[in-house]
Parts: sequence; structure tokens; C-alpha cells
Amino acid sequence: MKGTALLAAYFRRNKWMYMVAVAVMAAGNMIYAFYPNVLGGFTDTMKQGGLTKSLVISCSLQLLVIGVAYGVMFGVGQLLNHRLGRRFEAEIRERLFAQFTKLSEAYFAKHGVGKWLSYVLSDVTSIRETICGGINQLTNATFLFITSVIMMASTDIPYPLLLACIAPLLAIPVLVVYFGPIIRRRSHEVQESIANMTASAEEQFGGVRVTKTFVVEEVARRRFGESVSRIQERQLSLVRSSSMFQSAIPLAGALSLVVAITYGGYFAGHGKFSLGGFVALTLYLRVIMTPLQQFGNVINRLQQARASLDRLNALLSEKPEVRDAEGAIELTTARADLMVDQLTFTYPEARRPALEDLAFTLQTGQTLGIVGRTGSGKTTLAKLLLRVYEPPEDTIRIGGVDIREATLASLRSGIAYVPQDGFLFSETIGDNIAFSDRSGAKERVHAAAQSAAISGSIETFSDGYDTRLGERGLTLSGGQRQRTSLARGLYKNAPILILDDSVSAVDAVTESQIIEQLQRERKGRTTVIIAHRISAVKHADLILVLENGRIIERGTHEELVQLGGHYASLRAIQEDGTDTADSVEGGAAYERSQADADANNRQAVQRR
Ligand SMILES: Nc1ncnc2c1ncn2[C@@H]1O[C@H](COP(=O)(O)OP(=O)(O)OP(=O)(O)O)[C@@H](O)[C@H]1O
Repeated sequence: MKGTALLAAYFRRNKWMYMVAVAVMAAGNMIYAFYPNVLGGFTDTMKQGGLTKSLVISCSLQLLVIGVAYGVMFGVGQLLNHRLGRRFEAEIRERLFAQFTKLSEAYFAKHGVGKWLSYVLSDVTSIRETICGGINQLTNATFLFITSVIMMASTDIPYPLLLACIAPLLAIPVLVVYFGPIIRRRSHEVQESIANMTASAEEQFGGVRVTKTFVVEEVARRRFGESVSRIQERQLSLVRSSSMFQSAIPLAGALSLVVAITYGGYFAGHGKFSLGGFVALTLYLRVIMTPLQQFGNVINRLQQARASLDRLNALLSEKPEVRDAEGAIELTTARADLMVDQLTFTYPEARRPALEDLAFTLQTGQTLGIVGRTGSGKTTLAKLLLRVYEPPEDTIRIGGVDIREATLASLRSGIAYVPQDGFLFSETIGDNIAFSDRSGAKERVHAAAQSAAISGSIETFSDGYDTRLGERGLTLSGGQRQRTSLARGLYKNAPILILDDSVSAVDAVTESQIIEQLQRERKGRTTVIIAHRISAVKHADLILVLENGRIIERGTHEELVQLGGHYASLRAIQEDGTDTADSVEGGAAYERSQADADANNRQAVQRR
């Protein structure tokens, strides 16, 4: 679908309102076209020596009526037109946001999020301004031009003279055809560089803490300055071509007036038409200059807006990579057993699989623990369970149903996922916890907070659960943030709970409190715990050890300790401070130190 189809559909839906707006503006312009005629008649009467008081009064009244009628009609037309324009803007922004929520993570991983802001803000505004201004100007121009030409033709101005005067103005369409594509291309480049700047600004603002701690503000400023200069360069190049185009139009108008004065003066001097006719001719040429210039403006702006329209249209037509299959069924997670079979997955841009040939089964109510080095594929498995990325067909079944055959909504509402760095919104802590269901009772929020061992901290805040977080609110420490995010997951009370390294930033005592509480509360419900610490998974019914996307060990805590492999080595380091398996010594020690360093860094950065 072309970008213009987006506009066409909107115009079709609002055609009656647009017709009224155009009709009112057109009527105003037709009335306005009478004014050179009135002045021409006044000149002729005056020349014949008939300047009387009544002529002055009647002529003034006519001009006044023309002015008032034009003003009222044009104003009403404009009002309607601008209302429609604003409605278009609001509708497109809402559609863009809805599309934003539908697109898959893979899309944003590839295109980034920052550009969206630019599209939502500047492209939509540019289109709205074009359609509002375009309809106003196009209506004015068309009707004023047609009416003026008809009025000119109905005076005593000789037709050859009329044609000679209008001929230079016919250069305008040629100029439009020449300059249009250039303006459009340059406008596209400007919008693109604005989008890049927005993306860069978003990243810089997000990473401001890191920038400051590494004292690289100067580098950040320089990088941002480069993107601003690029916009300026491109804008100047756009302004150059549109200025040349805009100035060529008055030039054509000036030529037309030269013809009117020389050729028309000759005709008038030889008595071929009246002095009043000559005055009216020059005035009409001035009057039609405006519509011709407006035609140019509209075409110019349309060229610019088409670049935005094409981009918005491409964005709105983007099909989410992960979506409901045809005839998708509602997943009832009453049976929340999990079956993973021959699961191999490679990220779209990656060269090697993140997961290879994974297979395991978990009965409803059981707990699965997953440990493994960073980058071994633990989060990838969680993302595939949630269909953030699409797993291969029939590799993951929940309650016996291939999750690709289930609706995304039913699948995701049956799973509570708590990521490592749970994002908290700039609202109250209570609302953040009750994110999945704002109508829940306060007691439910408090209970979730208690299970996540965050209620004590919340009670020390001056507004308790009503304490606002974020930009104008309180900043939580890394551990508090993580536990609030955990409380949000527990509050959802879903048949399947996935904790993705969700207690890594809390101390060992708090972690054991949380895990014990979880064991009590999740009895009978399926739980997946991804962790670096053995203490978080040792109670699980099944523990998987991942390495480079493959399961290298599986079993219960006791079985794995008996096995004396990677898991046993990790346990020895974490619990006894010794390592019994020589083969993995380096790796396990590295993993432990990295996990602890990660947690410490996170806390430190959050506190700053
Ligand atoms: N969107 C992505 N595109 C391409 N590769 C990715 C993407 N996300 C993760 N990977 C890669 O997939 C592999 C597994 O990553 P994953 O996040 O699942 O590891 P993890 O075990 O959860 O690590 P950690 O313990 O550090 O959280 C890594 O090599 C990672 O670089």
C-alpha cells in the first residue's frame, strides 16, 4: 500500500465534513474574486467624471461585504479543516502506539526504539500540517484562480492579451515537475537524520549514569553534536532547493506583469479596452499570483509529507513476526505441564544457535531450576516459552498444546515472567506491583510485596505503597527494584512462574527467605527458576545445567552433587568455598566471581 492510501482512507471516512469545509472556503474565495471587478468599475466611473458621494459609499460597502463574507467563510472552513487535521493526528498516533505494542522484540532489536519517537512526533505532525495547510491553500487557490480567470474573461480585456499575460505563469507546472522529486528526496533525508538524532538522544539519556561514571561526557556531547550538524546540513540542502522553487514562482508572476504593462498598455493606449479594464487586469494578475504560489507551496509540502507518509505507512503495515496463527486456540493453563523437545533456536542475526537440541519435561506443580554460565541460553529459553521469539513448531508444549497454536494473549496471561532487570514505571510502587490487574485488593498487593521481601522497605517510605517512582519520584536501589519487580510477578498469580535471575541482586539471607516463601506459595503450581546461585535452585524437582545452549547435566540437587560434574563444582565453590572438580575449576570460579560482580555493579549503579 502506498503512503498516500493512508490519507485517502481518512479522507473517505470524513468526506462529508471535508466537503462542507471545502464548500465554505470555496464560496469565500469566489466572493473575494469580485473585488478587482468592483475597483475596475470604480476607476471607469471616476474617469468619466462621475465621482460622487453615493458611488464612494456603495463601492466601500461592496468592498466591506466582500471582506466580511470572505473572512467569515474562510474562518469557518479553516476551523473545520483544522479539527479534521488534529483528529487525523490523534488517530495515527494511537494506531502507531497500538502497532508498537504488537511488534516483536526482533523488530526493535533490529530497528531500535528511538526512531519510533521521531515518527510518532515529527512525521505525524508534518503530515497534519500538510493536510490542513494543503486543503486550505488548495481550496483557496483553485477557486480563486478559476473565478478570477472567469471574471477576467467576462471583462472587456482582449483575449490575446489575457493569454499573453497568463503564458509566463504556465512555467510553474514545469518547475514543479523538476523540483518536486528533489525536494522529496531531501526531505526524506532530513526526517531520517531527525529520527537518528532522536534515537541517539534516547540512548544517551538512558545511559547518562554510565557516561558520567566513565567521565565521557565530552565524547557523548561530540557524538550528539555530529547528529545535530547532520540534520542542519540536510535541512539547509532542503531549504536551498525549496527556496529556489519558491522564488521561481514570483519570477513567473513578474514576467506576466511586464507583459500586462507593455502589451496591455499598448492596447489601452489605442482605446482597445478601458482604463478600468487595464486596472482590473493588473489587479487580477496580482490576485492569481497568490493561488499559483499556493499551488506551488502545496505541491512542495506534499512532496515533503510523502516521505513521512511512506515511512509511517511502512511502519503501520509491518507484520509482527510473532502473531496468532490462523485458528489459534485459547490455552487453558489449568494443566501447566511443560514439554520441551528437540528445541534448537538461532537468533535472526546470529551465526550459531543460542539453544541446541533441548529436551525436558516438567509436570504441573513441579519446579525447574536452570543454571549455567552467562550467555549459555537461559534467558533465551524463557523468551521462547513466552514466544517473545517464535520457537520452531512442536518443540514446546504446555498442557499438551504446541504453544505456537495458542493465542499469544492466553499463553502470556498464563505465565508470570520476572526478568533480571525488571523495568518499573514512573507511577506508585503499589501500581507497579498491581501491574497485571489494577482492580486487585490492596491486601493482594501487600501479600505479594511480603512474599518478595520488599514490604519492609516500602513501609519505610513516607507514602508507603503510594510512593511514586521514577523521574519525579523515589529511586530504588538495585535490590529493591528487583524485589518490586518480583512482587509484580508474584501478584499476577499465574499458573506458570518464571524467575529469570530475579533474586541475583539481593543478599543471601533475603534470597533464602524469598525462596522458602515461594516454595510454600507455589505448591501445586509450575515454577521455573533461572539462577547463578545454587541456593536458589537446590530445592527444584529438576535442575538443568546449560553450557553453550546445550543441557550438559540434569537431575535433582542431590543427583547432580553425586555426579561430581559442573554443578557439583559450582556448589562446592558457592557453599563451601572449595572446588572439587578440577576440570571446571577455572570456569566455575569465573562464573561465581562474575555473578557477584554483576550484582554488585548493578546495585552500585542503581544507587548512583
Ligand atoms: N537478540 C539477540 N540477538 C542475537 N543474539 C542474542 C540475542 N539475545 C541473546 N543473544 C545471544 O544468545 C546467547 C544466549 O543468551 P542468553 O541471554 O539466553 O544467555 P543467558 O544464559 O541468559 O545469559 P545471562 O546469564 O548473562 O543472563 C548469547 O550468546 C547471546 O549473545
